[in-house]
Amino acid sequence: MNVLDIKQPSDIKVLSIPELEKLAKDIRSFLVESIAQTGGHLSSNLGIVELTLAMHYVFQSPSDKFIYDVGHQSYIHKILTGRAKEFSKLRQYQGISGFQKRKESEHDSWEAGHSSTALSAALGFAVARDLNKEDYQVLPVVGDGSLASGMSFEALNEIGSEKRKMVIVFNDNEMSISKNVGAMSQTFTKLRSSKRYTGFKHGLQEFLSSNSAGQNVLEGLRDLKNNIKHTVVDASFFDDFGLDYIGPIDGHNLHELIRVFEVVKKHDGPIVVHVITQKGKGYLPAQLDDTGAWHGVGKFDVASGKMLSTKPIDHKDWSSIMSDGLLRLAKENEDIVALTPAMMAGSKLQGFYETYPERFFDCGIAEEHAVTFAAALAAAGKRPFISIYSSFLQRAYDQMNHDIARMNLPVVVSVDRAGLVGEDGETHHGLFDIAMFRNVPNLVLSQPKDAKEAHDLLYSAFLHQKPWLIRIPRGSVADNQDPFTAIEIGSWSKWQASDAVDAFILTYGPDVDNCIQKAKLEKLNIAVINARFFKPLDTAMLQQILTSSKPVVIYETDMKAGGLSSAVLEYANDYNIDANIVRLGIDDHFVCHGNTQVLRQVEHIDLDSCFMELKKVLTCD
Ligand SMILES: Cc1ncc(C[n+]2csc(CCOP(=O)(O)OP(=O)(O)O)c2C)c(N)n1
Ligand SMILES: CC(=O)[C@@H](O)[C@H](O)COP(=O)(O)O
Ligand SMILES: [Mg+2]
Repeated sequence: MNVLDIKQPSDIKVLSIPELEKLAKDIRSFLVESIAQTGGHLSSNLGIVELTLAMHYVFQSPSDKFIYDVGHQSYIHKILTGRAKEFSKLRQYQGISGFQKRKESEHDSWEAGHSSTALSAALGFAVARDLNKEDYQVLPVVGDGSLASGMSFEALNEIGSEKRKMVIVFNDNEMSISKNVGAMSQTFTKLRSSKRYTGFKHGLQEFLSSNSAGQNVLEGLRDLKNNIKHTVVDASFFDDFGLDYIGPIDGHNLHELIRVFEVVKKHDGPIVVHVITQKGKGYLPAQLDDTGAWHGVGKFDVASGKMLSTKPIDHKDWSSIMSDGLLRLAKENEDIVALTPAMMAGSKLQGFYETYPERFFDCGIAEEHAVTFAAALAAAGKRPFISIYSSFLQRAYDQMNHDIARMNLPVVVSVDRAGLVGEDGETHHGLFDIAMFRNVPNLVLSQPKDAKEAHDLLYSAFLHQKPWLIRIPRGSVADNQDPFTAIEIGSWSKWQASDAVDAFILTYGPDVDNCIQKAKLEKLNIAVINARFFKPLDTAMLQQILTSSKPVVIYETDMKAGGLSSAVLEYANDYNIDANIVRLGIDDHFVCHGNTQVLRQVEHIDLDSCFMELKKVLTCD
């Protein structure tokens, strides 16, 4: 069967095991070839080809609900539900999403992007099913990284007492993005090395062959389980939650997977199927990687396994700029410690970990815990630096407010992937943090325009005893290794074409220099203000600008509501200033996936849109 010909899951139900095995191989080749052209989440998908095939072989989508945690590993589900032809536009504007999407297919009953929501969602579907007196299976697929996160535990706690029918597929590949961490990962290792299923498997075989007399499969299964219980592992972690458990099962053995799913599908109550898979399976560079480099990739050359970087030669990722600066500071200040909630690779903190392993903490997918942990480190006299992606920081709003800001603790937060992130789309754009934190007392909220300013803000943050957030976008910037210079809290900077300009652009981040360049190129008599602090504002400069009687274009690429322009309007209102203000920013909707430049155009927040608005106000003046 050709991968591109699959229209619906029933197409594969007629295949024999050897045919399914051949299809698994073809799907892997398809994934590698296709993701090499578009970029995407490669390793996690290569790891669950057989698992997804077996699930769709046994269960009935869309009536049975396939719920992928995070959703980055749902590509095979997409292929088996008729979307293979759309992979050439995977994650591109108006193409299919890299996650499950309800609008995309009736087979996507749930969507995510952030981790550890699948078990709560599964309980919601299971309870609604029972209340509606319906009969379908609920199938959350949760990885070992996501299972060790707080939300998953909260859900397990309730699932164990509600006892609703569901098959929890625990996809254990010993990896989060990079190597999985924490005590839970050790518990999983213990389970993985147990012989529970091997013992169970022999019993199962006998049981199934002697079951023609019509003995209830599930009762038999339970007896069998009770018989082997406690034989190898004292008590599985899942038993303690009141959940039935089968495993560990070889996640690349289709025959075994199908047999187990056939048995558990009518099981009454929640049962965990523990499946061992290998991340990156079938494509050697990904299979051998334990750093996370092949978890999410851009375009690459299949034959050599070389990533095709579009970064200019003198550029570095913003995350690397921050971690370089941190390393320079940490050398002089032994109190500096670094934290990440499971994003060591993305936050470029490997160097810090290798240099100061005892001062580095990978907290796992646990943003809430990581922020409070950092707060207490600061309360005890350390100088924590924590890097969190803007959209994942949404998880830790309360801890930022209640633990860090309220106690005014000196934690430096690198708010990574701030602004539009591109292909990951809705769930990952970092568009809300300015609005989220602008109204929280004690916080300093800043964003550098370039690498030099990133280092200087970082240096300044460690000079003060205050909680200080530094936003940095996805992507790269020209490197800079100049000595540090302190920046005064709340100070903006200004470039002006002349002493008497005709208008102002108020902006932040890399758009500051983009605007200056364009103004120079077009010989416009304007000033560009680098509003590098959202909180506190440079009220002296703002007062001057707003009372100059010249138009002010506020150009931001985050949510308009609650952002910089909101702050300026509040100031103008409070001080009774009647200024000519034009605002660019994202209106009240979620932004879809696609290339960042394309999204900027679609949202009318690209540089040309900014200058079009500017020229309109200049000609009106
Ligand atoms: C709240 C949140 N924090 C961090 C991430 C980033 N993230 C995406 S996938 C992933 C690893 C998940 O590991 P696991 O569940 O084991 O899945 P695998 O990729 O190994 O299949 C992480 C940390 C996220 N999506 N959501
Ligand atoms: C699925 C997920 O949440 C991560 O894999 C994310 O896609 C990483 O983003 P970056 O590529 O920006 O590190
Ligand atoms: Mg994993």
